Amino acid sequence: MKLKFYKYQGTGNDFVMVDNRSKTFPVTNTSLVKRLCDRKFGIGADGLILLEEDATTDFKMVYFNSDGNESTMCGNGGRCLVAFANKLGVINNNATFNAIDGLHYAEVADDVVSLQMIDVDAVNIEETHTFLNTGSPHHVQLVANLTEYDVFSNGKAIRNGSPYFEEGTNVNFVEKMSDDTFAVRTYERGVEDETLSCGTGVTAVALAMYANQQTTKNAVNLETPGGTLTVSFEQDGTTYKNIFLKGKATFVFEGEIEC
Ligand SMILES: N[C@@H](CCC[C@H](N)C(=O)O)C(=O)O
Repeated sequence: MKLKFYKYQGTGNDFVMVDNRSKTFPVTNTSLVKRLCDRKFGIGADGLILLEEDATTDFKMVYFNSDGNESTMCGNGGRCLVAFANKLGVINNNATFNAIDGLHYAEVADDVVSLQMIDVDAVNIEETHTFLNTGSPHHVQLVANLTEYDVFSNGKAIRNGSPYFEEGTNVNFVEKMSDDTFAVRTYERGVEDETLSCGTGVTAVALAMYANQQTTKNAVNLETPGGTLTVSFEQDGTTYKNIFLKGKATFVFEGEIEC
């Protein structure tokens, strides 16, 4: 069978997009998803995303990591999916959609997508790091000289170590650049490597830096190896609300692949 696909990237975090409103994609075929994401034997991507019909919103997002397994929320993937829905004519300039972590609202203007993330009510500050869930789990750790830092080895050790073990976490290493700007590099669970950017990751970094008094700003720039994202939010007691992740989401190419 031939599969029609679209390739998108959001600050270098890249995704295979499939319009699955017909419900024909074999969602339980882990090895197929893994092969489609393979950079040598397939299209090549950090993840694969299905756009499906939803009863109460414009569409539903189903996300798989490049290891072939369905996973938790992908912020950059969500932004790319909104751009894809716009290209397909499913939405105009704004959208609501359901994902594994609940309801999302988004706006598109040219190739910039602003995506509302879920509210966050638990930011766990530990001695060496901060842990929080922004739709996906994130360990956030400040380091010196981020450019030279061994993200792969240290990220892999933390991802599989105590207290995360099997379920794992994504791991973000951060360096403060100014009061409203942080550089971030992320080791992603399910990709099992550093990616060029992680949307739920930079969202976690913005909230963690605020909670740790590393910034007084509630609109923060996050510089990733793939480009700059902004995260804005409001604090309401111990809950962070109206969290928006904003940045470019770009169509790369489309095609058909035998599978
Ligand atoms: N790249 C994503 C995060 C994708 C999910 C993650 N790999 C996990 O399994 O937790 C993003 O932009 O948020």
